[in-house]
Amino acid sequence: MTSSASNEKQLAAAAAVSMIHDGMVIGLGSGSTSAIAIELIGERVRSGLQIVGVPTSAASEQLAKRASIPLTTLDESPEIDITIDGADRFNDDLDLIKGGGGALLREKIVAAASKQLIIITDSQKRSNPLQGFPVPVEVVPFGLKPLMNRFAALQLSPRLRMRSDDHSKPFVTDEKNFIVDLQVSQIAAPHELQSLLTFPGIVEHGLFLEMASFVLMGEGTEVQRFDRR
Ligand SMILES: O=C[C@H](O)[C@H](O)[C@H](O)COP(=O)(O)O
Repeated sequence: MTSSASNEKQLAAAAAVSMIHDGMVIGLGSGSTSAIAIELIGERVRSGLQIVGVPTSAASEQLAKRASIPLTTLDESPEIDITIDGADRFNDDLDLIKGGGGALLREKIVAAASKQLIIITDSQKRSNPLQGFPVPVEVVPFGLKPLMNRFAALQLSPRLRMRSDDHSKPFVTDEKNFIVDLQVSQIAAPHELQSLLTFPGIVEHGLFLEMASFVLMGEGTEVQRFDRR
């Protein structure tokens, strides 16, 4: 990651974290941009901010605990005020590709339970049309082979995601599933692609359509806000 991308993530995260108030239930996203937000929320908590957080991954749960953020669960707090999360790509309709880190299932559950979903990114994530990043699909391991065949028949160029530390083993999600990355070069019609991803064995996919409330994108030394058109 370039230092400008990392500065842009910091700016976007800080802008989102400034929107949090006492008494809120906060969804804590996953990935490197969300990690910055979690750190900043932790600083505010240690200065007296009264909130509780719902982490979207085991990794974010660890970060939040280290940052002294009090945690809750969807069982205890089924309605979330604001979720702050990153994205791998977004377009100007605020369609998102998420799941580069494999956290898409819990992220989507938390996003759907949130009054507001604030997406924080650097300027490399904006893309019209959506392109430049595969669409992750979380699948039940039992159904992998027939699903791979179906995806291939639909020309979706599926690739089973492997662990980054051991390329001979599949990556396993927090919910013990596999991720298949669809190497689609360009997504001109995100809803059409979404409608194809309904086969048995698919648990969830990384297209987040009509979910984001707004995007805060760091660009240079500024933060740009994108609202849904
Ligand atoms: O599974 C990972 C999440 O969807 C992340 O929010 C997404 O991959 C963006 O991550 P980063 O902020 O590291 O670019």
